[in-house]
Parts: sequence; structure tokens; C-alpha cells
Amino acid sequence: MVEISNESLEIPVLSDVDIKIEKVELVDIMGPSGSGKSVLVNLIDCLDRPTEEQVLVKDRDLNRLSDQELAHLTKLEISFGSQIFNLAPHLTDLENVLLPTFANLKINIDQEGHAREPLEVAGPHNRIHHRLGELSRGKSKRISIACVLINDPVILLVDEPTGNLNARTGAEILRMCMDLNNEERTLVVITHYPEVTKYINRVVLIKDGITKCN
Ligand SMILES: Nc1ncnc2c1ncn2[C@@H]1O[C@H](COP(=O)(O)OP(=O)(O)OP(=O)(O)O)[C@@H](O)[C@H]1O
Repeated sequence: MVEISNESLEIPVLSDVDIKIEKVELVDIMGPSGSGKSVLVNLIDCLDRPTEEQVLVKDRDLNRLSDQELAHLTKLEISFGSQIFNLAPHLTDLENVLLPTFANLKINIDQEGHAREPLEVAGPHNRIHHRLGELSRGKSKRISIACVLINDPVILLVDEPTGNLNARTGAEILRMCMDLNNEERTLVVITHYPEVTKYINRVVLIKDGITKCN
């Protein structure tokens, strides 16, 4: 059970969710707006905690981890790519990609070299010193994927990587997700892309905070 509360109000958000995601799976989470998809992903990324029951990541109960263990998990093992409006439009692509590293990157490292691989994986890119706000939506999505990859995590959570994209670019981004999954990473994607089942064979449906299939 997950409830969101302030002093006067308690809102039950997820109440009967029982999902096991295996190592190296590629899973799509689908459901109507407000059904609890983002809250579920926030739980896996340790941004929220359940009011009842458990969330286990790599067999570890997140409620029982120390702050240091949680920080290690969320900095280096799990990466959450939120929707592109959470990227900073006034920063360059390179600066956006490097942002998740600032807590743990050594000062004298070649920053551009460090970002090169995730930028290449995320697609052809020759304008890394341009501000994000100057890019197309498709290119911005690719930058958000590069941000997810920069710390080389084993679990990737990606919120709406295909949102507001045309069919061709949406398919390219999903194919990229499949490639990342083939590299032995576990991927949890939230998308409503209509042909998602061509690319992802396990879809978890959430309706009113309850998983309908898993
Ligand atoms: N910080 C918050 N304060 C109050 N209610 C919240 C908060 N975060 C989420 N909720 C509520 O929890 C429920 C689930 O929200 P969530 O953002 O997970 O939905 P979603 O399925 O991701 O929706 P969308 O597809 O529109 O992004 C909604 O009723 C939402 O209003």
C-alpha cells in the first residue's frame, strides 16, 4: 500500500500491487493518467516509500537500507530518466548529461570524454555544446536517455521516452531501449506508444492503483 498524505488528507495511490521484475527484463508499465505509474517507478527508485508492504531491489528491502546504501543504489545502480521537461533547457546537452555525475565524479576527469559513450549510444549527436532548448523533441529524448546511462546503471527506469514523438522517432527510441536491455540491463519503461508490444513483450497494466496483470 502506498498513501500520499499531507496534514488534512490521505490519498491511497497503490493498493494491490504485486509485481516481480526479473533481472534483465524489459517491462512496460501502462495505465490511464493518475493510475499510479510514476508513483510505482518512484518507489523502485527509492524516491518514495510504501506505507505498508515492501519494495525489494536486488533482494534488498529498501525500507531497511541505510542512507548510505540507498545513496549508493540510486547513484550508481538504478537510474531514473524522467520526462524531458525535467532536463534543464538553459544548460547545454553535455552539461545536462553530466549533471547526474556531479555527486561522484572526480574533479580532474575529462568530462567530455566521460559523456561521449552515453551520447553515442543515445544517437548521432554533434551539437553537445548547444543548449537543450535549441533541440528537437526527439533529440531531447535522446539526451534524457544519455543522462540515464551516464552512471552505467544496471536498472534503468524511463518515464515516457516516446511521449509527444512521431511514430518513427518513437519506434527508434524503443529500439534503443531494446538494445540497452540486450546489454544485460533491466529496463522499466512507462509508455503509451501504440505499438509497444512489437518491442516489449511484458506489459504491466495499472488501473486505479491496482496491477491488472503481471
Ligand atoms: N505529491 C503528490 N501529492 C498529492 N497527490 C499525488 C502526488 N503525487 C501523486 N499524487 C496522486 O497519486 C495518483 C497517481 O499519480 P501518478 O503521478 O503516479 O499517476 P500516473 O499514472 O503517472 O499519471 P500520468 O500518466 O498522468 O503521469 C494521482 O491521483 C495523483 O494525483
